[in-house]
Order: sequence, then structure tokens, then C-alpha cells
Amino acid sequence: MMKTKLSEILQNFQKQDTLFKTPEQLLLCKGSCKRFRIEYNDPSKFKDEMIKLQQQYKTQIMIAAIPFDGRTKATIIVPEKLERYDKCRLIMDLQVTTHPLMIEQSQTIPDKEQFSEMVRKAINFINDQHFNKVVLARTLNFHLKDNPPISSWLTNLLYKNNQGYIFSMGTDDCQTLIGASPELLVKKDGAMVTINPLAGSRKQTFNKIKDAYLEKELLNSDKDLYEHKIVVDYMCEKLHPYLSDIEFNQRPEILYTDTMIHLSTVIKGKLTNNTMDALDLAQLLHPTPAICGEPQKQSLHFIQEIEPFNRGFYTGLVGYMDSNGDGEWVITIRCAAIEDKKVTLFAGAGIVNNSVPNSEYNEISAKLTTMLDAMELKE
Ligand SMILES: C=C(O[C@@H]1C=C(C(=O)O)C=C[C@H]1O)C(=O)O
Repeated sequence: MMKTKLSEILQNFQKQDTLFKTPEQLLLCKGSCKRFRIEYNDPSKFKDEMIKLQQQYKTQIMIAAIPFDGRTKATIIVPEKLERYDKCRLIMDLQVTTHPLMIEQSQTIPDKEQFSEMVRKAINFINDQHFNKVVLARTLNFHLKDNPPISSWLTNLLYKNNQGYIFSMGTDDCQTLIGASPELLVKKDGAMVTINPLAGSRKQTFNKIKDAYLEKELLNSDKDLYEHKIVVDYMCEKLHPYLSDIEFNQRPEILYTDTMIHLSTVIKGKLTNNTMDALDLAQLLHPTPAICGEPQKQSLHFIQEIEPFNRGFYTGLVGYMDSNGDGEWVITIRCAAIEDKKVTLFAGAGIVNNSVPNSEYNEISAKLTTMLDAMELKE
């Protein structure tokens, strides 16, 4: 079997190219592709557009980035030439690359005080029974002196996140979306459907004894188990009409990322309705309470009102679908949006009635480290 070095694949990777790596395979589109920006006000219209493009260009695989909400257009990539590598064909020969950055300006939006105020407001709304959970986010903004070294950052993300879903995609002529998400929203492979919600988090300490303690603490924390259960219950309720033989453990498991420890539940089932494709399933679930809230409508409205920025692609979806309707969609977290020399990092945390503003702020700082580490920066 011919093997390929990952370092060779990444050579000359440009900000407009597309890479999507799952734990099993890597999709790559270097050079020419067709890129479409499509309104996302109405998910079913977006779906129609995607199918139309698939038929028009007779393409095997389409890659797309779907925004958090209708304020941002989605991006569909129709590759002219797509390379697909199975994991077993890849030689993981990457090394951390160092690329010192000159930062002209940096800013946290919202700042600590504003964020704490947002959390307190959310808790008031929860106590007044407007919703049970809401996910609030913050951003870290950098203005660089030079063009961002995207291929170095991508190399570092790939090096450090062996288990995750790594992506870099030109979402517009001058925009790039890059990140390493640990969260699979949905995978469809024939009739088999897998979803893997995460919710409930601790910052990894990299000390075995302390991390083992944190694992235990997470697995026994009523607050985190409740946050997690809200997501699992929502997923099961949404999928129930379309899946049979739904299987999952009643108690969540532990999942490690490069920086975090999460509660995780793998849910598997068999599609009973063979007209549903991977995008239908993703749109059925998005936005989940792992990144929005519960109930969806009220928490979404709260987020749109209170967060002092537009999430754009953050907490949206990135993934692919093939001409059989199979594909994988992951939640766009642990990511950055790059526009020329401006880089915006995003992260969020689930708020429930007994959340503590300072802990949520720190949890977000920990989540931001995935991108900061790749950029060799500190908050
Ligand atoms: C919202 C984010 O992460 C989500 C929120 C989590 C939580 O609140 O515990 C855990 C994983 C993700 O579902 C993020 O990383 O930005």
C-alpha cells in the first residue's frame, strides 16, 4: 500500500485551500474549487441549493461550512479535484512549527466583567423559567502585523489533536475558518448513524493524578451531568422518529482533547427512513443544546440579544456529504475565523442555574488554548 507523508500533503497549503481530517480519513482540496455563499435563513432552501450544486457539477463530495444562525451565509465548496486519504495510508510525520507573531492589537470581547454580567443575566432567565440551559461564548481578537501563517497553525493543530476533527477552509475570498473540534454532530454511513454529544468540561492539568481526580469529579458532578443530560435527551428525542435500535450508555464517558476533559456520550442507531441524508440529520439537530441551549428557540434568541458579536461560523457545522448522502458533520468549535490580518478566536460554555461566572470564564479560557497553542500564544 502506498503511504503518503502528512508533511507532503501540507506543503504549500494556502488559506483558500480546504482540509478536513477525521480520526479515519483526510479530505483535501488544494487549488481550484468552486465556492458558493448561500443564505442560511431557511435550512431547507440551503439543502435544495446543495443538492442542486451536487447534480449540476456531478461531484462525488461536497464540503461545507454552515453558520450558527441565519445572520451569516453558509459556504459550499465544490472541489475540482479532491484527494482522499485513509488514516492507514498517512504517515504522521509532522513536527511543531514555530512562527513568531507580531501582534499589533488584541482584545477580549466581552471582557471578564461583561461576561460575568451575561452569565448572571442568563441565570436570572433560567430562574424565571425562560430556558433551562444556554451556552454563552466570548472572543479573543488579534490584529497581526503580517499575514497569518495558516499552514503552520494547521500543522500544529494536526500534530496536537490526533483524535479530533481538524479543518481549514477558505469560506470566502478573504476569510479562512480553522480549528480542531472534538465534537461529532452526526456521521451517516449507509443506514448506520453515530452522534457524539459533549457537555460538561474540566481543564486538563497534564498531571495523571490530578486529571484522574477531575475525571471522577466530572462523572459525579450533578451540575455537569445535568448539562450533559439536557443534550443527550434532546438528541434522542429528535432522532427517535428516524432511527431504530438506538444504543448508548446511560452514564456518560470521559473524552480527552488536547486541553480539556469532557463528558461524552456516543449514540448509535439505524436509519429507518432511507430518504434522510447526512445533511438532513445534521439540520434536524442543529443547533443542539451543547452549543445553543434548551429550549432552542428561547436560548437562541437570548444568545443573539446578549452576545456582543456575531458567532458567524463558530458553533455552526463543518463537514462533507457524498453523492450517496453519506457524510460527517462536526460542530465548529475550538476554532478561529481569519480575515486578512485579523484573527478571531471563539469559545463558549454551558450555563445552568448553578453556574459560577468565574468558573465559566476560566472554562472558556481553557477551551481557547486549543487555538492559542497552535498559534503559540497565551491569552
Ligand atoms: C461551546 C463550546 O463547547 C461546547 C460546550 C461544552 C460545555 O459547556 O461543557 C463542552 C463541549 C462543547 O459541546 C466551545 O468549545 O466553544
